[in-house]
This record gives sequence, C-alpha cells and structure tokens, in this order.
Amino acid sequence: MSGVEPVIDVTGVTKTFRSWGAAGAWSIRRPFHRPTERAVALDDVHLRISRGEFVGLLGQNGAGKSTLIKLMTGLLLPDTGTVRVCGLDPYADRERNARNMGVTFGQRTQLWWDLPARDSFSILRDVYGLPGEVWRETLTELDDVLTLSEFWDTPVRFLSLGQRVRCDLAAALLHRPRVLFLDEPTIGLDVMVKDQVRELLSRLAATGDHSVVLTTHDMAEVEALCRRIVVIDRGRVVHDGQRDRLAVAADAEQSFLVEFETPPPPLDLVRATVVSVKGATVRVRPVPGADRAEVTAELLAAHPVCSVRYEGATAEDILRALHQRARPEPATGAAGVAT
Ligand SMILES: Nc1ncnc2c1ncn2[C@@H]1O[C@H](COP(=O)(O)OP(=O)(O)OP(=O)(O)O)[C@@H](O)[C@H]1O
Repeated sequence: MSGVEPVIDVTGVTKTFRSWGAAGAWSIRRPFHRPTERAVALDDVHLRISRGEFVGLLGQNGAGKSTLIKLMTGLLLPDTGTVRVCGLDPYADRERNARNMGVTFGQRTQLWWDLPARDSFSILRDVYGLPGEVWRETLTELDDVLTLSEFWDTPVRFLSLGQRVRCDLAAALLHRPRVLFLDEPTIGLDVMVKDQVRELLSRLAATGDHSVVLTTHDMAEVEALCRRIVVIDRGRVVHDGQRDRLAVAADAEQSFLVEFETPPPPLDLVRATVVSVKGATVRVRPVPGADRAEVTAELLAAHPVCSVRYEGATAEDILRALHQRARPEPATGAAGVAT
C-alpha cells in the first residue's frame, strides 16, 4: 500500500447481532419457534485513520465501540461494508494482520496465566519471529517506562491488576505494531500506573509511526493523548474531528460547584452564569474570557460561600454534550452539566 492510503479504512460498515427474544413470546401457532431480536451495533460507519494518528473512540455504554474494534481486529465480520487495516482484510487475513497490530482489551489478559510475564514475552518473540536484538531493545525501552523488571519473573496470576496491565501493554507492543487498538487500557488502575501507561502512549504518539485507536471513558486521558476524537452514538459516528473542536466539552468542563450554608438567593454574577442549583449547591460556569479563579474571587468577595469544588463535568456529561451538538434535534437544558 502507498503512504497516502489510510492505515485503517472502514467503509459503510453495518453490524447487527441476533439474540433470543423474551421467553414469554411463545406462540401457540408456532410452538417450536422462539423469536429473535436484532440489535444494530453499527450502522453505516465510515472511518479512515492515517499513519501516526492517535484517535480517541468515545461513546456511551453500548454505543458500538467494542464492536468496531472487534471488526478492525478481525474478531468479527461486518454484515455489509468493508474493513481494511494496513491494506488487509482483518478477518480473512487474520494471521498477517496480527503482525501489523497490537491489541489490549481492558482487564482481560493475553498473557499465559501460569508463566512469568517474561516467558510470555519470549514466546511472543518466537511467534512473531523477532530477532533477539530487536526484542531485547524493545523490552528494555518498555521496561524503562513501565518498570516491568520489578515483577516480570512472577507468574502472571500473582500480579496485581496494574502490574498485569503493564505487562499486557508490553506484550501488545513487543513486535512494534503499526496499529494499536487499546480498549479501556487504564480502567481500574491507580494514578501512578495510569501515569506510566500515559507516558508510554505519549512516547508512541511522538514517534508518528503508529496509528492508535483508544477507547476510554476517561476524558483526562483523551485530553492528554488524542488529537482526533470520534464519537459513536447508537452505532453511528456522530462526531469526527480534531480535539480542539471539543469546545462544547471544554466549556462544560470549566463549570464548577459552589457550596453555601443554605440555599442562596439568585446570584447575579459578572464573570459567570449559573448552570444549575440544587439546594445549597450551585454550579456556575465562567463566561467566555473569564476563568475559574476570577469567578471564585468574585463569589468570595460578594457572597457567603462555604466552599468551592473545581469538579468539572464527567466524561459522560461531555459525551452527552457532543451527542446533543451532533444530533439534529435541539439540545435541551444545560447541555449535560450535572451537579
Ligand atoms: N455478541 C453480542 N450479541 C448480541 N448483542 C451484542 C453483542 N455484542 C454487542 N452487542 C450489542 O451491540 C451494541 C453495541 O455493543 P458494544 O459492546 O460494541 O458497545 P460499547 O460501546 O463497546 O459499550 P461499552 O462502553 O459498554 O463497552 C449493544 O447494544 C450490545 O448489547
């Protein structure tokens, strides 16, 4: 394939799943027939990702993210449409495709449970036919960021979640894949381990060699790593653009909570608007050009404020704001900003 072709090319993909209908739907006319239900997981999805792009794939639970990743990794076949990864059909060409890509699926492991992680890394070296020197060099680089050598001689089943996730990430990267699919890579990890994983992913992004698709509900992760954001809603791509176009989201995140002792009278603020009031807790949002510190100063100078919590909107709020912006029907209320 030439350099200008996308590394990942998903065209008009639809995927539906059939599941058994409710048991109570039994019919006397067709006693041996149990009805099935159709769930549309992906509906006419188009996605092109180039070399070096770091894409955040976002969406609410059940939106279709994992299904899309499974199609791109060759675990599923689309009903209609085509998927190409590095020019290959990932389902038909599974073996060759595996050499081009690395995958991690949340808390599931691809390591041999009873072996120390280092043995798994050796097996993978043989599976991919990596020259010993390249393998050692990559492992040293990975150890440098993820501090694997502290625990890579321990059987995987004795590792903590954070240790295992780091080993899994290393296993996915050992063969220096051109494409990396990371499904919730930092879910359940503590802050220190999250930082290590993010550091590694930032280094990958900086090389410009890898195309990475990251699904996460952690907006800080998205902010730190992804230049491009794709949002899926009910199986359709509702937003695909550069991160800085997340203006709605950033705006939502700037809002914060102000606590009073008792429900306050209507606040008349110069530098902020009131988003919502719940009892004695008020959510305010700085007007354009103002920041949280200025708003806090204005509040403290004029009102009996008990405390201020710089608690932004959650990832789900931000996604909701994006969905509302992308859908034809008008948004209602305070664009998903919750107190
Ligand atoms: N094997 C399956 N059989 C039946 N339905 C399925 C199957 N896999 C997914 N679905 C359905 O397809 C839709 C999309 O699911 P998918 O797992 O892709 O969502 P997701 O965005 O990854 O969600 P989450 O964030 O919760 O992981 C959901 O309605 C789900 O119930």
